[in-house]
Amino acid sequence: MVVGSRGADLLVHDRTISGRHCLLRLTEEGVLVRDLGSKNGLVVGGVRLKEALLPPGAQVRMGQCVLSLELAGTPQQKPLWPEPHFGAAVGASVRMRALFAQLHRAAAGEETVLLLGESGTGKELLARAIHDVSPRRDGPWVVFDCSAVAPNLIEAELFGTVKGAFTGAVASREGLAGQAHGGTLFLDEVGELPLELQPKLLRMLESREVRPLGGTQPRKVDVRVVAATHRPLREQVHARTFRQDLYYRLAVLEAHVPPLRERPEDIPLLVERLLAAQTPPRTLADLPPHALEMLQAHQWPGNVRELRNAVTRLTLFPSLASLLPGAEASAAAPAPEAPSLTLREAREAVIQSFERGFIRRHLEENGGNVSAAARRMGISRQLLHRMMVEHGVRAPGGGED
Ligand SMILES: Nc1ncnc2c1ncn2[C@@H]1O[C@H](COP(=O)(O)OP(=O)(O)OP(=O)(O)O)[C@@H](O)[C@H]1O
Repeated sequence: MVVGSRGADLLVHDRTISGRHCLLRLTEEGVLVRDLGSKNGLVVGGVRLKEALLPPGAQVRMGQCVLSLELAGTPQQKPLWPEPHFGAAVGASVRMRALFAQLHRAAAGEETVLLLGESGTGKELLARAIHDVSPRRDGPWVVFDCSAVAPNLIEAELFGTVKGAFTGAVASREGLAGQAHGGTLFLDEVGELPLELQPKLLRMLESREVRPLGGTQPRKVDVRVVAATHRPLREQVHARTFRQDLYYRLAVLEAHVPPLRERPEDIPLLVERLLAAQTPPRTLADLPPHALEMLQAHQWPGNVRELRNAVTRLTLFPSLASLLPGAEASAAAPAPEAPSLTLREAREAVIQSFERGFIRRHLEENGGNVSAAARRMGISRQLLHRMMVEHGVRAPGGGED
């Protein structure tokens, strides 16, 4: 829930409260409160904080107002998934097992599922798991990443084209929605879908029909849609960059994938799984002493994807220093103590290390401005943002997102 003086879920009419002042989220450990870049900030116990986990009864000062947190209602019991895995996703924490149970229930139906969570938390993996246990599991699984295709090509990609729709359209082409007929269409980064295309997706969800580009006749499609985004979609609705009607159509079942820093107890199992997937497979015993503690202490802004990269680095450059932020420079080439690497592993290590250095240098040269750095690198801001998350690189000075 967003608290603020304009366009917020909880409106507080006070001139010391910013339009969108802070976010409150109920978690197992308490209420998470996060400053959304407000002018007067959040003060808890006399200390100004960006983010805090507060127990019931705690008080937060926002400008001249004091917010008291009290939990109401009777506690509800959430069913937990009996296993520490769901499809290819692993997780032993209560949060993940509650999520697995929720997604398993959702999989049985036909409703659209919206997965929300930071980049790298496993949204695509979970979407795939939904498909794999759903009655549509024998049908196609089709992925469309709304952030990876130029906005002017999305419509053709998704809904197809008819012959002669534009110069060069020499034959009709099936869109991804049509290819997913009988199965599941996963719309990744749905928050990036341009406003002008949103009514077309809404139409598809409501009427189960698509109209190919240049065509006049709608075609029936039988697809189940699972969508995901790392954007706070409700805030985009308030900011009018995402249509409210489409949001409600997508969020028939909404699930939050928690960031890895809120479930460090999942790390040992994840590391075990990531090590076992390497060639040759490795085990926790192959890690240097104390590596697991260090991995559990890290905040993981890039979530499981960043953890995966760190585990790869650790096995290629088996020194604890390779886990520390900024370790990439010393890992530019396979270290002498590295086990003998295959060409693929060595090449991957060098590319990863090069990418991290390249991104850092451009961000520094552009004073932490992500858009300017992306322009200089010749890539989209969204792609740079995703690469930063993947490599756990933050813009110096905070930068703009
Ligand atoms: N619970 C998990 N168990 C095992 N592997 C995981 C888990 N969560 C994420 N991963 C791995 O982490 C990587 C990132 O996951 P995924 O692509 O599903 O994240 P995402 O949330 O969809 O990211 P993005 O928002 O950037 O698209 C993948 O390699 C995936 O296999």
